[in-house]
Amino acid sequence: MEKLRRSMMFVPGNNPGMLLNAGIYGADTIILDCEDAVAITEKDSARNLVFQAISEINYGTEVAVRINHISTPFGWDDLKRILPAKPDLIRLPMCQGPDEICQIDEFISEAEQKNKFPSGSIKMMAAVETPKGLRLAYEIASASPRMVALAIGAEDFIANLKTTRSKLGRELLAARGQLVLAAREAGIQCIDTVFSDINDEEGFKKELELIKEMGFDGKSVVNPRQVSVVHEFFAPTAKEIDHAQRVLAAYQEALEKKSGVISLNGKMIDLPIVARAERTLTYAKATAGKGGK
Ligand SMILES: CC(C)(COP(=O)(O)OP(=O)(O)OC[C@H]1O[C@@H](n2cnc3c(N)ncnc32)[C@H](O)[C@@H]1OP(=O)(O)O)[C@@H](O)C(=O)NCCC(=O)NCCSC(=O)C[C@@](O)(CC(=O)O)C(=O)O
Ligand SMILES: [Mg+2]
Repeated sequence: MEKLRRSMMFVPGNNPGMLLNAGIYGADTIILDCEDAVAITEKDSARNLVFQAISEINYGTEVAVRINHISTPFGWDDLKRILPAKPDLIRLPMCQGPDEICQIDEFISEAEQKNKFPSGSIKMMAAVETPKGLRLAYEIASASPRMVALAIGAEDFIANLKTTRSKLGRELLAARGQLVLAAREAGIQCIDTVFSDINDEEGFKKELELIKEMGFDGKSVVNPRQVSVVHEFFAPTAKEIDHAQRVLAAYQEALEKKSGVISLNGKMIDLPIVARAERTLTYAKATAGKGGK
């Protein structure tokens, strides 16, 4: 089973209190942010705080750093300062194409060598937040073996579309669908964007229902209260687990009888359904007891 990334929680890199406690909420990944959660005047101190946090705190979970884009005056400095602390994952925002991934990949390789870290141990993911990034999503996803996920950054994406974000999310349907397809083609995970209204639990759940149906592996979140809600949604229900067990039992029985046709309660079961049932049970096992605080 691949690494669970149901919830990826942003933590502002310039907030010492939040950095200190970020590990206690049960997020699958915490993203220490040097980009948009940090004002321009705070970039240097955030970078230093993030370095210190990774070096000194045992978060007990995957630690990512969202750097500033490498075309800004901050991106390369973020990497130079932070890589020696050995984050698990670098998240690149506003990714515009595979060249950026290759450049950062090379830079990380040099840092791994210099610091005697195992080669390939620092992973990468990229957020697609522009129409160009979306058009090149598959190329971005497959530009480096370090790439473990694509993400969509809706606030920036929608600003680039020149529209506004709605509760139903119709404006994002095409982009979300294309991003999942690109990630699946490249064989990596796909993470949905943040839901900024932390007090609108009903709206948040509706969005979770949609993204789970669309095939996303997880969601970026901005607040600890959102973590357990995400985990609840991504956990298979008792009904789904029961159905998966019945499918596998029917499949086993058919194999023993050397029967080519399998059915369960009058419904034909074919191999993709068997594969889905296996995935449900593997996922149920992997998520059991990992609900978040
Ligand atoms: C929203 C709010 C201010 C609310 O604060 P409040 O204090 O009212 O919240 P409460 O619930 O009362 O907090 C209860 C306790 O949890 C602590 N606590 C809260 N949040 C915590 C946290 N994140 N990490 C650790 N600790 C946390 C808090 O300190 C308190 O601790 P304590 O006092 O000890 O009880 C706060 O959450 C927050 O700052 N969020 C992060 C915002 C952020 O990072 N934005 C940038 C990323 S998006 C982006 O860039 C767009 C994007 O790029 C996205 C894409 O690419 O996907 C695109 O384009 O779409
Ligand atoms: Mg953004």
